[in-house]
Amino acid sequence: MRVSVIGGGAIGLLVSYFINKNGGEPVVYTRSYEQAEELRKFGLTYKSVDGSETTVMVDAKPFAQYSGEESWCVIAVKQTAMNELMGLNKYRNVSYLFLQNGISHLSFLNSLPQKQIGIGVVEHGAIKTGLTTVHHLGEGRIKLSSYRGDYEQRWSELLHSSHFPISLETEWEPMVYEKLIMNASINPLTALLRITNGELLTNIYALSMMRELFNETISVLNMTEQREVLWKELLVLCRNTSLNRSSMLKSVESGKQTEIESITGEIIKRGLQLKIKTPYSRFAYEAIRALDWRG
Ligand SMILES: NC(=O)C1=CN([C@@H]2O[C@H](COP(=O)(O)OP(=O)(O)OC[C@H]3O[C@@H](n4cnc5c(N)ncnc54)[C@H](OP(=O)(O)O)[C@@H]3O)[C@@H](O)[C@H]2O)C=CC1
Ligand SMILES: CC(C)(CO)C(=O)C(=O)O
Repeated sequence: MRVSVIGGGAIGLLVSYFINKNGGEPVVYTRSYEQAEELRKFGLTYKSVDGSETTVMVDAKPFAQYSGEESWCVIAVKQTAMNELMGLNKYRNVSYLFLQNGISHLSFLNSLPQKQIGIGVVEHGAIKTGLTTVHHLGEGRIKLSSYRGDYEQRWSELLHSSHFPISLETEWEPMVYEKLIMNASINPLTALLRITNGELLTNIYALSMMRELFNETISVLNMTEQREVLWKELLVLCRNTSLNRSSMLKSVESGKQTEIESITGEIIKRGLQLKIKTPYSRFAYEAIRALDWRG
């Protein structure tokens, strides 16, 4: 079955590789004509965590040619590119699956007319190296749920394999907000201090700042009752992805716009609405915006 993947970045290429491994036919929609041409010509190269490389042939087209042909479509662009996808509302019969960090895309999902919309959170680490290669840096899982409709099982069949597990969640909200807590605590700090996720645990000053960001985030999300459980989960995530450079750190290093607005920006907005002070989040937000502006 042909499955489209919009966005030929780290996650888009990773997902495309595993769709291919599962017997599906990914069609990667890229921003540039050049990337689509290279993918068609040379195939997609997957570098595993242990460094071994496999190349598979994939179809690829520039997003300008996207016409909703495939009934299943994974959206793997960053939050910062979401406004370029407004035209998806025309393709009413396509089942879309969104895989972004942060929560700014939720209002877009709500505005879409499709009956089947999936939402997922990615716990893998991956980086695109060159136009056609993805390096799988940390094996995790994708948690997946239905935002609307009930196609989550079908998505799992299309994507799941032993090195790419899909875990189905009955409710999307706790899944998305728990991931938001993790990203709001980890991403800005790793990007500002230029450290790996693991170093957040070994550097006592970084760990103490992460605790402050975490406390502010759970307060504005009204999740303080789960403080101990979520804090433990955060520490486990840092440990499991200890060698990862977070997606925000990678954006800062490559001079790309970060997703700070969709992560910490959303926490600050809610804090203002609820009159909860968020000084650490505000500092992290402004410092990352300063780097975004410079990039
Ligand atoms: N990488 C990781 O380890 C993790 C990523 N995530 C999340 O996954 C999401 C995707 O991240 P990631 O893959 O790392 O990001 P990347 O920047 O690597 O990939 C995004 C891709 O989308 C492409 N793109 C942007 N606009 C369009 C468009 N209009 N049409 C087609 N393609 C477009 C970009 O193209 P171009 O480069 O040419 O502009 C880029 O290749 C993010 O929300 C991120 O937070 C979550 C957990 C881990
Ligand atoms: C899970 C984590 C923190 C992995 O680095 C991530 O989501 C990211 O880098 O954006």
